[in-house]
This record gives sequence, structure tokens and C-alpha cells, in this order.
Amino acid sequence: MKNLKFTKMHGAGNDYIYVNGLTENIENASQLAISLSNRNFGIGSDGLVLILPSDSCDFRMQMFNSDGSEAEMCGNATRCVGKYVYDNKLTDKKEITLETKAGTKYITLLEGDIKTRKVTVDMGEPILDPILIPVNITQNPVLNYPLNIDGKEWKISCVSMGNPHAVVFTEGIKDFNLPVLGPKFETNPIFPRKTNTEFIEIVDRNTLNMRVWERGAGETLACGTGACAAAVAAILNNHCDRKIKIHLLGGDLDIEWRESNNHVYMTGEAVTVFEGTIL
Ligand SMILES: N[C@@H](CCC[C@H](N)C(=O)O)C(=O)O
Repeated sequence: MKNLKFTKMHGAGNDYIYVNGLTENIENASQLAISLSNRNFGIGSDGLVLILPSDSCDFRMQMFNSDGSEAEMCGNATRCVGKYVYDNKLTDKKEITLETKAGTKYITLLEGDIKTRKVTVDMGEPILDPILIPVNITQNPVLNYPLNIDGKEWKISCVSMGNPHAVVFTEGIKDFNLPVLGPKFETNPIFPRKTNTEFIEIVDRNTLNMRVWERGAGETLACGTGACAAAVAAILNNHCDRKIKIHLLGGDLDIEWRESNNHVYMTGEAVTVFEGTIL
């Protein structure tokens, strides 16, 4: 695509290319995600995010992983889209509604500047029904379910935040070989739409360490929906209380699963790195 304007942004190191679909004409977004995400021959990113007009919300987000697959939801991108539409004067609101394939998300812009802004997103209710996640396990909710991978038993807890997550509580995550291990979870036949997988160490009742293997992207420095899913799984397994700080490779996210309305709230930074034009 010639003369395509883009902005590179990240949330806790989870980096995407953002394109204003209100002014730019995108033809094959899936193919574009693959080529632009390439870290040698493209811009380099975990995927592509389109900001589009919406009939029901202020804006609509469409998100593609670096392998070209379209995801229902992306937590880190949601924060960045909020910052993008405000900085680019597409809105003057600091409370923004965003249509996604996983329903409406409510963004609140907090303190910040043109480079970095703190953003909270009401991510809605977690989905625990295995049919809806989807995962081919009848136990409901799926907590500490034994999954055998190459002769080793892992205990998975499954949560959807609009997209599927398998959360594993374990130890020694910094030594895990995720490029070998991650795909064995991602493509396991019990996940009919594949899965994102979070490897979690419990630090204390309000703190977790996390590494993530993302469906369609591989290991990323952070995953917002994954952090929400990990928090929900930690609370359901009684490892943690309802407010949790999650340390990811690229930064921290604060997650609250509120008892009063069952919604998950994610707070973290959204950062603009640079703008450019594809020649
Ligand atoms: N990094 C994202 C999630 C992106 C989509 C995911 N790989 C999927 O295919 O479901 C986040 O911050 O939530």
C-alpha cells in the first residue's frame, strides 16, 4: 500500500502499528499485518490495529496479529486506541466507547502527555463457560485442569476476555523456552480456536509475574487481555485478592476484578513511539 500513514505505539512493550481507517483506505488488512509486522522487512510489530467508524460507539477497533489472523480483542491496543483518537483530535472526550468483536469497551484517559498516557479500560465481564471460551473441556469453570504436554502435566485455568486464554500457575518462568512450549498449548486440539497462554508466578496476594505466548504472534512483552485472564484465574483459585499488579516483561499492568459488577478493569500506560508513511 502506497503512502499509508501509520503510528507505532506500545502498551507495556506490546507493540502495534495503528492506522486511521477513517482517512486511510485499507485493502487487505490481514496481508498488510504480516508484511508491516516483519521486524526485518517491515516496520516491526506484534500486529496491526485499524481505527474505524462505528454505528454504536465512538470508534471501532479491528486487530490483526503478526501472522495475519484477526483477534476478537486486544487489551493493550484498546488503551493505545484511546490515546490515539484523543491525541489526533478525532475526539475531545476522555471517556471513549470502543466497538470490538468482543463487545463495547469503555476507555478512560488519565494523566499523561503526547508521548505517554495512563489509561483505564473497563474490559467487561470475564467469560468462564468452556463452550464460550471455547475449550473442549466439560468442567465449568475450567480451573486447574490437567493438560498433558509431551509427558508433563500442566494445570490450566481457562478464561475468555472475548479472546481465549489458558492460564498456568507455575514457577521458574524466566527459564521457560516459550518458542518450544508455547505452540504446544496454542495449537492443542482442546482449543478449537487456538489459545493465548499465560505462564504465571504468584508473588503474593496482590502481585503476579507473567510471561505470555500469544496466539498468532508468539511471545510478546505483554498481553492486556492475558493479564486480565490471569488475574481472574488467580482470584478464582484463591491465590490473590481482587486488585493485582502484574509484572510483565515490558512493564506493569494493574488489574481489578470488581465484585460489585463482575467487570474487569485494566490500567496501564499507552505510549506513542513514532509516526511514518509507507513508501
Ligand atoms: N496482546 C493482546 C492480545 C492480542 C490478540 C491475541 N494474540 C489473540 O489472538 O487473541 C492484548 O493486549 O490483549
